[in-house]
Amino acid sequence: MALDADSREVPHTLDEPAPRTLGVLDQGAFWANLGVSLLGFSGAMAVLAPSGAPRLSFVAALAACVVGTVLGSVMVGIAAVPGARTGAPSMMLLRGLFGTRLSYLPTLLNILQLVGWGTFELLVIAQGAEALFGGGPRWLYLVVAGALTTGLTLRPLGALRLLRRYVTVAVAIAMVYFFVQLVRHPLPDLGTGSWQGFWPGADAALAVAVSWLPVASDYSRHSRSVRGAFTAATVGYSITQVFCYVLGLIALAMVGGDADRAFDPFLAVPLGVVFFGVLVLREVDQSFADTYSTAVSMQNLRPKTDRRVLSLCVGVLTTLLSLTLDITQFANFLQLIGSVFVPLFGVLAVDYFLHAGRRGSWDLSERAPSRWGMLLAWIAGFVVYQLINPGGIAWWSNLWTGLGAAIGFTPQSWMSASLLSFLAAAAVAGVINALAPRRAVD
Ligand SMILES: Nc1ncnc2[nH]cnc12
Repeated sequence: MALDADSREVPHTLDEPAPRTLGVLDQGAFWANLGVSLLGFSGAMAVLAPSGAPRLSFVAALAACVVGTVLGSVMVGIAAVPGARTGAPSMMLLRGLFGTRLSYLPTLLNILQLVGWGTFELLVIAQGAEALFGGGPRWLYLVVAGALTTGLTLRPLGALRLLRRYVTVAVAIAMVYFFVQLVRHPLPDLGTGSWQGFWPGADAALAVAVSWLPVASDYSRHSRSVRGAFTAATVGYSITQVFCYVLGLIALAMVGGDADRAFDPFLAVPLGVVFFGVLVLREVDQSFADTYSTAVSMQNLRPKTDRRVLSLCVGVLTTLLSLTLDITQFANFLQLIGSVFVPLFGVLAVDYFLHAGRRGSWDLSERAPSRWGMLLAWIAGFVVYQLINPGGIAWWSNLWTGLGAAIGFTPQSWMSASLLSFLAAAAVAGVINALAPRRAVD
């Protein structure tokens, strides 16, 4: 009986109920793995030296990592709750928030960003493999990573169990080993530098955590308990992302802040190649999550389509894209699409926990009526985000800076785009829900 429950898989279409087989450890292991990323080692630079602010001291950067990561992880934990309660995946839940037709807009954006992330991750794995083997046939690394990723998506709950049983322990050992090895080298003066860029630094760490918001319920829908889903995402992800950034900060200090050489200190320690190999291999959990969640998101548009067919198509697509594009150039574009989901989940949190969701009037059927008020709240939060942090695409950024100047708004260094857009969207959703006649909103 236990074996039977343990081997159950996600049904092939969205019409069938989700099995509730994941315990807090299964989910904790999954989120802990997502918190570790090869991108995190060089990404620590965005916390240490946020653009437009003086470089942070080591202690300030560490504090920014902890604060940003914990805040972001709590938001991801909150986003995991509706999935655990209803058994519905993230994009299908948006039918309750916006109505079915309007939910197609964020669904399409999510598909776009996840295909982008999935492609990006395959390139990161290939880059890691090149560092590991001192070069080699990049196309082969990409094809192997793509095939491994796609294979895992065919049995997603099996993949999560694999992570819990084997991968998490190996990753934990590798991380502790690297920490012990790296701190044996002389560290920089911990207090030299500024605290002025603390909030932009914390925002950089927060942005990485909240980039997982739109997939949280794709996994928590299989949770045995709501509390388990929240705890696993919040605690599991926080611990490892902070640990990953700490290693990144130390490694960056050792290479004079050159993010392009962030992997070098790991490979230079005794047995570094072996343990770095573990980290490269485990990066596949990220491409797995991106590919599988793309397929599940597509099912919000085509509920009766077999998720395995969709996963296979997405796996082939991301592999082909990684072989033909230099997607690292699209990092700013990915950040821009990702930013739309932060205010969206502010609206979702308020509506689900305080208004329509609380009353049990969220309609997840294919005929759920449009809720324009919630769309308006989302747009308001999006505007707040862009006014504070319009990102790195020149024409887009100029547009928003010009708009800010026209209304007399100047972003301040203490302003967190993620946090304030989340709160603004939540506040507008709360006001609209409170003011509008119930039927007009629901
Ligand atoms: N692969 C990834 N890395 C970081 N954040 C993400 N959000 C969605 N996919 C991601």
